[in-house]
Formats: sequence, C-alpha cells, structure tokens
Amino acid sequence: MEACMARIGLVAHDDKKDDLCAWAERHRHKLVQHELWGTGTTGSRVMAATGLTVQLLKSGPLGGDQQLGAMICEGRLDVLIFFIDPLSAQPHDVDVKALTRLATLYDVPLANNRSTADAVLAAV
Ligand SMILES: O=C(CO)COP(=O)(O)O
Repeated sequence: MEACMARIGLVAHDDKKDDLCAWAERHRHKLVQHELWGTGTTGSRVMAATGLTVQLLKSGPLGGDQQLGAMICEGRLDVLIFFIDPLSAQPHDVDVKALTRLATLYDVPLANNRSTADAVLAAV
C-alpha cells in the first residue's frame, strides 16, 4: 500500500460525469486513501455516488477549472483526473484548455479517460 497521500483533482464534463462516478466507485478503496478535490458539480456527484469526501471548488464554468489550475501552479495538486467530453463544445473551453495546459506544463499526471485514469491511479 502506498504510504503517501496524493492530492487528486476530479473533474468531468456533463456527459462524462456518470463515467467518472462509476470509475470513482470502482476505485473507492484506493481513492479513500487520498485527498480529493473537485469542481463543484463533479465533486458533489462523486461524493453522492461514493460517500467519499471531496473538497469542493467552484463549478468549472464559474472558475473551478481555474482554481485547479492555480493549485497546480502552486504545487498543491499531484494528479488531475479530468474526463473530457470530446463530442460537445464547452462554453468555457478557454478554461478547459488553460487547465490542461498547466497540467502539461507542470508535469502533473493528467488522465482524460478511464483507461488512463486506471493507470495513473495504480501509480500513486
Ligand atoms: O466544467 C467542468 C470542467 O470543465 C466541470 O465543472 P462542474 O464539475 O462544476 O460541472
């Protein structure tokens, strides 16, 4: 078992929230060992689905994505699980791009789908 607690960000676009909740339920035993942060709606959904505690930020379109980006550039987030919907345009696309850009820039493990999230979580 990993001794170190990781700070994990959880975000999903609307059509991917069910997928993220199902993923979080499947990995509940592992996620409970870590510190979880989520954008408003995603974090609330994950808490309701799993009973896990998620520190809630603003909703993504209202600044939550930028709050996660700030955490990354301040060294306060270790992993970002961000289930992006590749089939829908997002009104706050600039925020989405800024967040994924910062995760890339600061070399924070970034999972945009289930398979990658499985691999990233197995590594923390
Ligand atoms: O829009 C989001 C990510 O870009 C997610 O925000 P919510 O979790 O508040 O829906």
